[in-house]
Amino acid sequence: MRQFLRNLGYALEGVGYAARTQRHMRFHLFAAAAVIVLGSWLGLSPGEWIVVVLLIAAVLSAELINTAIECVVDLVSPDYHKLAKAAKDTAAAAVLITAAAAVVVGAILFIPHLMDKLGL
Ligand SMILES: Nc1ncnc2c1ncn2[C@@H]1O[C@H](COP(=O)(O)OP(=O)(O)OP(=O)(O)O)[C@@H](O)[C@H]1O
Repeated sequence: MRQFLRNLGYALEGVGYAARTQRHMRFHLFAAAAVIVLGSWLGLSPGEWIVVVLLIAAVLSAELINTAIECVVDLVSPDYHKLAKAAKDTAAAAVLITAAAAVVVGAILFIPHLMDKLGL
């Protein structure tokens, strides 16, 4: 149990590090909070909440892995190297693809609810 709590603490330190140092992570956290508030207001179904939670987890995880890769690249290759560039660019692409998918799926889920709510 103590080991589990220690590991949880390290994981939370990782989230804190990413939130402190990565502007994109702060944006993703803010967007996740906004989506949760909007979803509560719109009264999403349990199935829709499952999709929303999985998408939020996917985007935040992608950003955390991207941050980890940036840290390792900066540690081992502070000078320009084409492999360092490839590592950072592909990690950033993973975040981009995940976030783009979240926006598309979010629009498919939320737009009909919003139209209903606004009587359109
Ligand atoms: N050591 C390096 N060698 C080659 N290219 C690099 C290196 N470091 C960064 N780059 C290039 O610069 C881009 C931006 O890198 P940077 O480390 O500033 O990341 P970032 O995506 O802007 O994240 P952050 O917001 O944390 O600065 C990378 O995607 C990569 O193309």
